[in-house]
Amino acid sequence: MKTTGGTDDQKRRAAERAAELVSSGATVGLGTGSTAAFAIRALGRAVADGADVRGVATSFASRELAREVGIPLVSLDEVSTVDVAIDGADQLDADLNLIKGGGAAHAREKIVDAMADRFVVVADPSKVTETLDRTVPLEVLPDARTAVAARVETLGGEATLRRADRKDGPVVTDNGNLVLDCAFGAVADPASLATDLSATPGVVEHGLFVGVADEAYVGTDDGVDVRRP
Ligand SMILES: O=C[C@H](O)[C@H](O)[C@H](O)COP(=O)(O)O
Repeated sequence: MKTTGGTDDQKRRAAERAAELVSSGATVGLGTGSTAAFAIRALGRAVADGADVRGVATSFASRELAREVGIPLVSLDEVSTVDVAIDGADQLDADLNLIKGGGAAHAREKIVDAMADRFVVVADPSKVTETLDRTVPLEVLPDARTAVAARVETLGGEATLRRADRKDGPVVTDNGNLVLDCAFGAVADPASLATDLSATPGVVEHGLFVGVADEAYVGTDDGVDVRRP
């Protein structure tokens, strides 16, 4: 699993605090990544202690982990509401605009996170920034990658096809698509860029989450910093 600049203790603190928000009877969005994994493990322990929760996985990886720790699952197409979603981020700003998709899971994550009554981002301090400036992942239909890359260039960005680590060729998402990591430099207006990317034919989903998160739990060395937009 991809690792990041924060410590495991910081991630765990944030994720375990967020998992405490889940009450028995809840449907929970299970995010993807190393930070969300701590929340999934905490929920697994709650289930073992008798909590009645069901999870909606945002990726193959989160589904596998949920199965391993014993969280009953329901598939995304079976639910119309999610009570709480707990998910990580690659970067977040003070307004809780996010860049997600470091694990190429952002398309399903956005569906689950956006449908949640309460979406809590869990992160370590290395993810917090004044201005979003990491590459923005785009999940694209394979045949559209050249056209989308050209459109990204007209928007002032540079698109790079994400390559797989232990396979020749590109990363293929859980949905069978490709990922373009797009460098735009500092994103001065995330909402406007999000609108432009959403309007680009061939883009299945982009990794800018604007106005989706309700709260962020940022784990520190001795506690959890709770942030709201
Ligand atoms: O596609 C992956 C997700 O958006 C992750 O939630 C994001 O990359 C953060 O992952 P991590 O907690 O491992 O830094």
